[in-house]
Amino acid sequence: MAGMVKKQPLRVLSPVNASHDLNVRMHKRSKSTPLSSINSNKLSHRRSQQLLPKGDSTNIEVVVRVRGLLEREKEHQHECLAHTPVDGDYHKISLVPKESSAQSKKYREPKLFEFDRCYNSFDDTSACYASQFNVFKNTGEKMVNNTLEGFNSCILAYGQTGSGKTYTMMGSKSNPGLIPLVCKDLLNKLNKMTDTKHELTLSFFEIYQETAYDLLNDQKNQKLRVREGTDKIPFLENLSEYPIAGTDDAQRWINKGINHRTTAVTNLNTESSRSHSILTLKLVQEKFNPENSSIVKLTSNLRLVDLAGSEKSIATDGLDAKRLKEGNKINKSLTTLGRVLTLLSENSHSKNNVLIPYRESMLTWLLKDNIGGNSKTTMVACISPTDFDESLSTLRFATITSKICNHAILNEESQTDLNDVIEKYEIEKQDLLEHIKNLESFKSEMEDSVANLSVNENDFEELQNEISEKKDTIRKLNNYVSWQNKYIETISFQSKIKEGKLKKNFDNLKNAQEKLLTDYVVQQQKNAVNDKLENEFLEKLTNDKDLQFTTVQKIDELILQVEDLSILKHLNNVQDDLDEIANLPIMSSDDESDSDYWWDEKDD
Ligand SMILES: Nc1ncnc2c1ncn2[C@@H]1O[C@H](COP(=O)(O)OP(=O)(O)OP(=O)(O)O)[C@@H](O)[C@H]1O
Repeated sequence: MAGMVKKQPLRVLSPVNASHDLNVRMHKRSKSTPLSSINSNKLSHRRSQQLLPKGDSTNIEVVVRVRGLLEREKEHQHECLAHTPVDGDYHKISLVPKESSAQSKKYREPKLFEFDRCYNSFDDTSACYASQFNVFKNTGEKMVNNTLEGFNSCILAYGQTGSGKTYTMMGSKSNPGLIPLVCKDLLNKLNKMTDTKHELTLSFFEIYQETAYDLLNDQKNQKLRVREGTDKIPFLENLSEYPIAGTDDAQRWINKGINHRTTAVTNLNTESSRSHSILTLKLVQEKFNPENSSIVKLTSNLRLVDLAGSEKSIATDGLDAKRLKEGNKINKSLTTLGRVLTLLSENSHSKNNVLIPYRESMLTWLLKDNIGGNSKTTMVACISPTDFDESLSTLRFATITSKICNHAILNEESQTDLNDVIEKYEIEKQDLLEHIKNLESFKSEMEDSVANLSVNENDFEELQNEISEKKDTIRKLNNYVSWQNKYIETISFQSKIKEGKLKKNFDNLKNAQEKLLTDYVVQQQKNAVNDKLENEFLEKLTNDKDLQFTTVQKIDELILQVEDLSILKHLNNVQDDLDEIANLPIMSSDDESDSDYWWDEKDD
């Protein structure tokens, strides 16, 4: 995929390793070492990598956020059991058990806790109320600044399912959470840094049932393997990293990751995250220090972690086997996290360092540096205002975490060899010149294209004329076809009429012929009688001279009468007519002579 970079080991550029960091037991919070105060190394003509174990030992910061009441909790008038002080002391929070559920006096007593900050998001009139933006301002922005200074940083959202972890980390479109606000702030600040060359990349993965998946890979089911580099820092092999140039880029990849994340409906949350998700912003910055002509390279990771919610088995009642199995796996990895954090906090207070079982779960293995090493880490402990037991357990977990001391080091590499610096800038200059050359040839190509465009204008006009001609031809052809249809209709109608007429004539003539034939037969019979009479008469005539004389006279008269008779003549005429009909030609479209009509129309 274009722009994709395969993830390299999360390399810490300082030789100070995690075990060394763990020996540092400082529980007092101290300010980060500002970048400007880093000692410049003496100019050297030999390439050297100045590895500066400068750092900052700080406890993991813990902030608590009590989420707002949900609609269904308001409807059922659930009591709010978490309280922040009315005087606005944002370090304190108390949990008060429900009166009805209290069994002993001791149990009924409010539980008081103190943390770095306690946000209340259920009562906007409270002095400790915090909107999404306030949470970013007080917690997220600090992490952006750490990252820019060259420190690894991490924000970790922990809490029971449905307590507001995803809301705090991701938020909604109208109320963006820490992840989008942090990305935006980091990009804004980077854009203003004109003296720094930087590269920001983003990766996003989830751990579902102890297996890591790349959330930015379309082949989502591809399992990722954890590897360790020579520096013993675990990383995911083949995890994709994408360069981020602006907020649109960041938003696009984040949305893609969210869509790939495993969620499900549970009893406590309609869209419960069933996996731990880890988004990493990796920043590499290079600055030129004119004082000693060195290049300072800073590498830092900002990790934003949304853990899957812990679940009581009672809250999973009625769920199917898959949800229960998921819940068990989630609880198991969170239990390992709890054990690792407890051991880390004990190590922070004791001289004997216990071996930390990071590898017992993929989550603790991959978060090794963030929870017990080179990172400035904040845990946001999310609690529901209505669930005393779960909130109490979360706050106890948060208390243990707050005792862990991390030693974040400045991930700085200094290149002070002047020749190397010159060589590096020379290479960059050559690259830029090459780029300019490419741009110039592109520009001249574009100019040619523009020139071609004007030449092509005529072609374009011709093409348009051709198209309109073609359109006209199509219109004419359509007319032609519709005329043909009409023509066929008309001639078939006419032929039907003609056929009808001819049939009628034929019938009439047939009747006439039959009648004439009948008349003819009758006449023949009459003729036969006449012949007989004539013979008898002739016999008599032969013997009778007077009769001969009168008969000759009568025959003459009769001949004259027969000649007058037109019956035979008429019969002959009828026969001629019938012959003529039988010989009539069959009609075809060619017989019609009105073709001029549609042709005129076609030419129209
Ligand atoms: N600060 C808040 N103010 C108002 N509503 C909130 C707040 N935090 C969370 N919510 C609401 O509470 C519900 C649960 O929140 P969310 O999904 O963030 O919990 P979660 O802890 O991530 O749960 P899971 O572990 O199951 O994923 C959501 O409907 C969310 O909108």
